[in-house]
Amino acid sequence: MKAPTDEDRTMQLEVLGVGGAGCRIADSIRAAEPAEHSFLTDVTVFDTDEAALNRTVIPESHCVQYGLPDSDGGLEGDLERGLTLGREYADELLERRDRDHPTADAILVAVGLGGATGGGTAPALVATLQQRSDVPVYVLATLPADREFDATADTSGSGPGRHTRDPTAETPPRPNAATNAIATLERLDGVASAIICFDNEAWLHPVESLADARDRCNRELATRVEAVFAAGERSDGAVAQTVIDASDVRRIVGDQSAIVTLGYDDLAVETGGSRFGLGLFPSRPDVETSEAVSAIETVIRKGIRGKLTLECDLETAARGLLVVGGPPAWLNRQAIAEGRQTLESTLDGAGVLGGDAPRPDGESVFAGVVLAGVESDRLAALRAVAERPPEP
Ligand SMILES: Nc1nc2c(ncn2[C@@H]2O[C@H](COP(=O)(O)OP(=O)(O)OP(=O)(O)O)[C@@H](O)[C@H]2O)c(=O)[nH]1
Repeated sequence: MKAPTDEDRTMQLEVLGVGGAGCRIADSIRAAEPAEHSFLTDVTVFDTDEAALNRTVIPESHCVQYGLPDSDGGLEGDLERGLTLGREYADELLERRDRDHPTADAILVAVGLGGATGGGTAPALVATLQQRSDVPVYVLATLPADREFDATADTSGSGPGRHTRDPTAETPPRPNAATNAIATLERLDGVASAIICFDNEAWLHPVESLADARDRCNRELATRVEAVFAAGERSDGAVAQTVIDASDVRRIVGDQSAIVTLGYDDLAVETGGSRFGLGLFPSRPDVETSEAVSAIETVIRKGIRGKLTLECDLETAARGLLVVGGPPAWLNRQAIAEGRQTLESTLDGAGVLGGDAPRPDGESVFAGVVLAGVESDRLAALRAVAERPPEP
């Protein structure tokens, strides 16, 4: 991460991770930051579980253990305890951040909903951040998978069920995960500027434990965060035709606790440049227009229509953002403008912004999509589980 210069208008994001999932996701976002341009001012992680903190590659100076003395193991799903700790420690945790970095344009708090440490601490942490800073505070939240809390889940992997119960001891079942997740979402409503959701249920393969899937899921999530939040004008000579800056992201993602889902697709393209950075071969200047148009159309279509971090009815989205990036020679302006119109018509006329993100060193064309203010059946299903009366 480098300090932004005056010419560098890439949006700058501070990431805070809280609880086991939040820390691992923050770790993945940090790992996904491209060496050639920075978009993170700082990354700090907070957990009651010291052993979990030590398993991240975040420098020790940015890992903060709190709440339980010498704790290995966390709060094991006791949300009331997590909420109490959150209220007690929110101020202190924010004080313990390293302040020796430029002010960010937005703060992203990563958390896994379903547990107690992250889900308990996040509401107080986000509320305190909102009081102390002028920038939006977005929450990046995972939703629990059915196999974590659903005792009737098919455990064989061969039955008609869509899922299997998590078979590993490392991620034991969390019977109250849905209840905890909905309780935390309700507390974040009206507090977080927006809540970007990642539904673990949709991203786990049928016969796969969360422990096996989580690194892959976290990488997928980090790629999408980078595509959207690292757009903007760059200081290395790559100037976007249409710059997406922090206020554009703010306009779309919003400040009313909107539920947000992210789409993404990429396609490897030939660049002709030296892979070893020796600059011996110039970047391929002669990309066929039809090839560039086809690559851009493909990633935009799949970015909109492919798998989202939270499945939803696209027409319910109140706002949308499209970022198309890649090597400059591949960024066909007309195809990008048409993609923006496609997103607009898909969202039934909702407000849409679009821009490009030139990546001179990139080896693929990509589309990052933000859909904000969506309604999702998955959230309704989790709410129904949370409201179900307890079994006698
Ligand atoms: N995508 C993703 N989801 C995770 C990961 N780890 C845990 N989860 C999800 O996040 C939820 C909360 O788990 P943790 O973050 O470990 O829990 P915690 O906040 O530390 O709380 P306690 O363990 O109860 O103290 C789980 O129910 C899972 O659904 C991860 O690395 N990636």
